[in-house]
Amino acid sequence: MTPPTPKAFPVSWDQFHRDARALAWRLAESGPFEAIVCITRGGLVPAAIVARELEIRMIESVCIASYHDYKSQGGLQVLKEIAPAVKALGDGRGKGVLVIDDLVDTGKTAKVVREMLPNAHFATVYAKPAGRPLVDTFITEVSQDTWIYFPWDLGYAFQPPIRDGAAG
Ligand SMILES: O=P(O)(O)OC[C@H]1O[C@H](OP(=O)(O)OP(=O)(O)O)[C@H](O)[C@@H]1O
Ligand code: HPA
Ligand SMILES: [Mg+2]
Repeated sequence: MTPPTPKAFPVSWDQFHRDARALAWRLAESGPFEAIVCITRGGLVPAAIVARELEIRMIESVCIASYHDYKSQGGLQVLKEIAPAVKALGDGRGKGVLVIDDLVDTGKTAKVVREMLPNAHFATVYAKPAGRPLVDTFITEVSQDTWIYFPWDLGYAFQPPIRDGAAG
């Protein structure tokens, strides 16, 4: 994605908690799940909320970095693979495993993790159209030209009045 994206979708902690809880409600119908694999770092927060709601205590991470600079996607790097013990659960291809990330955008990250666990259930809180086919469950779709601002990346700041030409 080339900055700046025309549309901004800022998410507060409160809204994120509600959306992640809504995801847990939806996932409760698709389980049971033996383990969660969260895609760091963005997947850590929704994974904690979903794990609490579904009482899942086996939590693994797959560490992937792709957006090195603000809003620009570089080469995708797998920094840490899924532990063999978690990969071996179910049918050994992800059956009964829940993969969680904060969002799917182009779908590149999801594609790499799907190759690791093809039968896992893939869930994100937010989805953009290009990545949507790669997720089994999500809560809110935003357009491809929208940038989602997560609460852990935000701080309180003065907002110029809309009439002064503040960007939307
Ligand atoms: O669908 P894609 O186009 O692949 O983009 C989605 C991924 O990008 C972001 O992670 P990022 O690599 O920025 O790292 P982070 O989670 O550590 O912030 C986000 O958390 C997703 O994992
Ligand atoms: O819209 C986004 N917001 C935050 N991080 C992201 N990583 C890919 N797309 C996004
Ligand atoms: Mg991420």
